[in-house]
Amino acid sequence: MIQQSCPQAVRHFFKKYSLRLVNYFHPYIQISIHEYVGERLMRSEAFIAVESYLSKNSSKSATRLKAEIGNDSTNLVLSMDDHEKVTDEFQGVKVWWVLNMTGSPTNSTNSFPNPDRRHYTLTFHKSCRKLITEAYLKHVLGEGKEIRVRNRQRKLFTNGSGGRWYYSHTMWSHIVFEHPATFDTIAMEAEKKQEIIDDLLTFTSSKDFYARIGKAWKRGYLLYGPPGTGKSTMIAAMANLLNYDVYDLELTAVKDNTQLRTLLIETTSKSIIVIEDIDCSLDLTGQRKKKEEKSTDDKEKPLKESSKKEDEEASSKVTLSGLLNFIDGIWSACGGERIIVFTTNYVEKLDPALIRTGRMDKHIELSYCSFEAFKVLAKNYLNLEAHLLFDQIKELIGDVKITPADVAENLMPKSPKDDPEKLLCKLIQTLEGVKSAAIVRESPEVNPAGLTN
Ligand SMILES: Nc1ncnc2c1ncn2[C@@H]1O[C@H](COP(=O)(O)OP(=O)(O)OP(=O)(O)O)[C@@H](O)[C@H]1O
Ligand SMILES: [Mg+2]
Repeated sequence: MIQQSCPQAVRHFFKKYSLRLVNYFHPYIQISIHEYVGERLMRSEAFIAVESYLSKNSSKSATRLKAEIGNDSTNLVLSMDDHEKVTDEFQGVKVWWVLNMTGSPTNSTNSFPNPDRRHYTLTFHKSCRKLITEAYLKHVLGEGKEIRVRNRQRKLFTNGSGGRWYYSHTMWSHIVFEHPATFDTIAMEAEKKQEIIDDLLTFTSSKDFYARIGKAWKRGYLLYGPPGTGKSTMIAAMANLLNYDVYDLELTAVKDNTQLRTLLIETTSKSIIVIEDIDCSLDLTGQRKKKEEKSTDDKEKPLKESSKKEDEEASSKVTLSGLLNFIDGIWSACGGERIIVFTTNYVEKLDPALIRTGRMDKHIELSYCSFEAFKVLAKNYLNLEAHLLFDQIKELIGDVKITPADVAENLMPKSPKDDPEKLLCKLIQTLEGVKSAAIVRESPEVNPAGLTN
């Protein structure tokens, strides 16, 4: 035992002092930033920020560059290639960045990418230690994050694609988010629209405020209203306004509360997490979902019934308490600014705990088309701000329940002969049809019990 430990101690001694000797003659310090960190092998935020930061410099000084498609799909963003070296200068001090590769691109035991293979090495002189480790690195991270937001293509993530996460090290899969909806195209009363825009913009600029009051920097919106009133469209408009990614969370595809938490941790800052039709996704008493309880007009019912057997085997074990934890549990504060949006057609079915202020901070009702909302659609679809037929439409639209989706459909040209006047007449016809149908339904002769639909 003693015999064995002796050479080891000698080796240790030599290693220690030879390192000190090298350090003495090599007056440079190196810092490594690895691409993948953590158990779930997520890409390191620091690596991504450095990558973006260096993309600015490397296009000028590096000789081997990599090109990736930029945010509007028309430009290429350049960054340094593997093993390339880039020089940077900060307050008159020179530093060197190298992108290194360690190991082979793929793991030898399987065909998945070897996650630990790339890292940046920053080299600088010992005498500038304080400046580089404090001010320079802060500057690199800050500027890198900004460049990334400017250049990135926004993404639409989903968790509904089955076992793909196994290959990609993440439970989300994504495509490029390219929805054209904006607040200008949303048909809604101008005042209400402005209130929502102000609310969103105030949220994004309130980092310090949230920090001061000790609250996680996130905000919940509940969008409710009948089908076709613009709930999904508004989510796209929100994402476009704020330049955020969208995570479309399919709750029924989440196995249990633990998986839900993993999904949450894997979302990035500046994102909107969406749970559509929340009343259909979860049994709101906190139990597992019971399909028999759904009403006959439930739009999801046929689908659920057809896959009932399958569902019973693989149904989600996410509970109400798991979801509440997802929204405002201790984990929800990880990762910076986030918006959570729920949509529902039946707000009255939701558990009050789920939508109380603090979880769903702002409740937005999207309702049937008003005259003011119609005017937005007329401007967008027909480029009309006024017309003789508007008065007639104003009178009719106040009396009927028609969704903006139905109004929009009427204003959509279907042939080259469909001029604005013709389309307005068609809309008037539809409105009259809806009005007389409602009168028939409500008339006591047809409906003697006075039942309403
Ligand atoms: N308020 C609106 N402003 C502009 N367009 C609208 C509006 N509401 C609906 N639309 C149009 O109708 C279509 C359907 O709207 P959307 O999918 O946003 O409705 P929804 O409220 O999400 O419905 P559901 O409850 O069935 O999911 C959209 O493609 C959009 O063009
Ligand atoms: Mg929708």
